[in-house]
Amino acid sequence: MASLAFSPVNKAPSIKPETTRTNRSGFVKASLPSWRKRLPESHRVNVATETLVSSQPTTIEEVDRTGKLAAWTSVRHERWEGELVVEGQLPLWLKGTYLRNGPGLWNIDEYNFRHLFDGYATIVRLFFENGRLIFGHRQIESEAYKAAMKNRRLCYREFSEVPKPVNFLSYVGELASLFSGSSLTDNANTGVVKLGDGRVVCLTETIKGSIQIDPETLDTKGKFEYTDNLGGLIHSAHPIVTETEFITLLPDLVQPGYSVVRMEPGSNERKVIGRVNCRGGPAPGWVHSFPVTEHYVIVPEMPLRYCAQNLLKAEPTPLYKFEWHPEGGSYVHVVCKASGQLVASVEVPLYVTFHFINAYEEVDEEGRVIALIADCCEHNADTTILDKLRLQTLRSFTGVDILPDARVGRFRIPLDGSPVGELKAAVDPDEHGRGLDMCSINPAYLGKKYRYAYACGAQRPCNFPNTLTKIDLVEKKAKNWHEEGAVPSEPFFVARPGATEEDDGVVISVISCKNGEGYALILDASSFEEIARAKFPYGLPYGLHGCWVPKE
Ligand SMILES: CC(=O)/C=C/C=C(C)/C=C/C1=C(C)CCCC1(C)C
Ligand SMILES: CC(/C=C/C=O)=C\C=C\C=O
Ligand SMILES: [Fe+2]
Repeated sequence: MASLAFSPVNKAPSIKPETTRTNRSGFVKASLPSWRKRLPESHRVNVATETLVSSQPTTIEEVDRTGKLAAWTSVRHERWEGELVVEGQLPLWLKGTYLRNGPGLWNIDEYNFRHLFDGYATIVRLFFENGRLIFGHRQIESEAYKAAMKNRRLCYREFSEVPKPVNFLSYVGELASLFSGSSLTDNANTGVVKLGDGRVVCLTETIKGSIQIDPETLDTKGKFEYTDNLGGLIHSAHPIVTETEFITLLPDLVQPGYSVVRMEPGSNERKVIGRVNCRGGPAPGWVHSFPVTEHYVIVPEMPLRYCAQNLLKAEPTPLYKFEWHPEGGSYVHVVCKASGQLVASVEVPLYVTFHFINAYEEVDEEGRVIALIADCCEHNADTTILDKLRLQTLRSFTGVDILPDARVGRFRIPLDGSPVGELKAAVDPDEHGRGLDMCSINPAYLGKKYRYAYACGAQRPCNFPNTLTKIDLVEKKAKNWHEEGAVPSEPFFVARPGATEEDDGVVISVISCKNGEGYALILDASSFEEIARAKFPYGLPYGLHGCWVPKE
């Protein structure tokens, strides 16, 4: 690919003239929100052309000198918006907005966060229309972010970071607030979903960290409040969201188990579909994601379990808020969506996963459902992956291969009352370099028999997934995309309107480069070859999960 000249042209249809102004270099400056206007100048996060953080590299030369990848370096500015120069050709049918959320700010002044999951949420927007691409990013104005910016210190408990008590009284107060949930973060840095009614919500694992945003301006509209009385403090970071429903799991730390809940479009009220009691331990297994089939919700009970003692600790443990309990076993439970009944609960080999890929029903010749198949990015039951996501480890790649192996873990859950299920690799892991995470599928195949999964894989040696991989689960082969030194984020599949083939569409990924630069990459999903790329004004930090908001 030839190198690109970057030319910001601010023609973004989303930019409201009254809230933005353009400076000489074409960057869009935002007017300050009221909570920031109250801050002394020295306490404000700088916008657009000014640097956001002092302890991170801020120029490409500095990035080169320090050797820090854009992926693990805090976002350079609080916000930016403008049109990108596209190299290659964007399909004219590609009309809509790709939103991608992730933890983009990992420090408060000189204080550096430890873990990838700690960073304050940065939402990225790629708006495609008529072969053109408008790009923007912005910080989500959670209470945790605003308080940190105002007080210049950590004020809420993040994934691994805990605010330092200033004295004994505040320590006691801190413990009390942990139980009430008031000290937990609302930093919605994990994903973003478009509800069936069009509302766009950023999410994390704390329930209070559900924040509605405007998908055009990226404005934080406010808390997404659940109006039911279900209580609880945490939920799965990955609800299943379709045009007709929102299904999620609420882990119950008091009576170990999970509630399966459903919310309709237009409503803020979750209703309980069913409940599963844990079988293997004193606390529920971590449930970052879960899969569904057409008729069932699959509830994973991993041996990596929430741990009350670790929740109380000020310093992170190697497993953070969790504990590994292989002695209690690993389980997968199945709840019928229509009746809420538990229809299967099987013991399976030990497993560790963040992300389920998809699931479907296996039928016999008479069309009876005899088993469920559920696929996930499985880390060979090795919990060390969690600690490999420490920023220090990610930033200090020495050329030694340290990424633990992962595979497409395929569960087979029989529905005939058998007490055990199977877990095997669905594809030879060497096909994707024995690295695997951050997956997507064609959403039309959600819960149905499917053939293709897109994910990040590995080209070794590496310390983090560094390829994009398209896995053919029928042929048991993978096609891989790799560029030296690049860290690609979740490959996100967007179907061509009217497509009949499962892989007729594009795959979008945000790439963070070794030299501090970055670009949007668009692959043809069928050939898995590049069709376009568009360079950002500067590289972006690694992000997690996205969603597609089609333009009607
Ligand atoms: C970014 C990502 O994938 C996961 C983020 C998880 C978070 C922010 C979890 C936070 C938690 C607390 C602050 C305390 C309670 C436990 C737990 C849900 C892990
Ligand atoms: C980045 C990640 C999990 C993100 C959760 O949302 C996992 C990476 C695993 C590496 O193989
Ligand atoms: Fe995730």
